[in-house]
Amino acid sequence: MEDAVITASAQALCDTVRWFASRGYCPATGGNFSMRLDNERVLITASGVDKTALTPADLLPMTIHGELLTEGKPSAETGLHLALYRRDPDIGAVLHVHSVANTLLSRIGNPQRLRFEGYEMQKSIAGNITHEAAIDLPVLDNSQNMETLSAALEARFDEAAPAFGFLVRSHGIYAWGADLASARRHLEGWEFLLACELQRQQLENRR
Ligand SMILES: CSCCC(=O)C(=O)COP(=O)(O)O
Ligand SMILES: [Zn+2]
Repeated sequence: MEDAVITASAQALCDTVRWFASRGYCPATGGNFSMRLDNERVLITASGVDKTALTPADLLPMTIHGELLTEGKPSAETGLHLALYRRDPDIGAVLHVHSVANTLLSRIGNPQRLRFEGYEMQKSIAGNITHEAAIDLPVLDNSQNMETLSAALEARFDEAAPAFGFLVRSHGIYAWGADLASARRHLEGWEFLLACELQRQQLENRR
């Protein structure tokens, strides 16, 4: 792939990361982001960097098999990103953020999945054409071991695929798409739906 294409990809990914970070989705350096360059290579955020000030220098090229192609320390959650790229060659970008809604809703009551029904914004998730349907967002237990998390994802990938994402309990959300724009749309859509559900539950419990 030409250097110019990699440069353009890195700039587009930086713009997306900063967009989410500027809206509070990456508190205290939380979150990580990647995009596919070709069949074998991705760009992924370095570990522990302030996402509001991300620059292309904070994006590290590596192979989907885990070989780092430059100096630097890739995200602590690299293993999960790479597992997704290996699992589905149609995945073009993977975005992970922390929000109050995704953190709390994945832990209250220890759910295995969250169900969304009746929301117009369900149509932001590809393949959904009406609010008169239900979409499930799987919840995986958190682990600091990326092999454990990747194995849990593999076991439930068929459930996560139509949602283009999943939650990690008490931690955050992963969302993906065929390209960066669709991954961003899915992540924005899920975060809107999660914020609605959290507020709905708060309002209903006050009555
Ligand atoms: C400070 S947030 C805890 C780590 C985390 O969950 C995350 O998303 C950021 O990790 P990274 O190594 O990608 O910076
Ligand atoms: Zn995280």
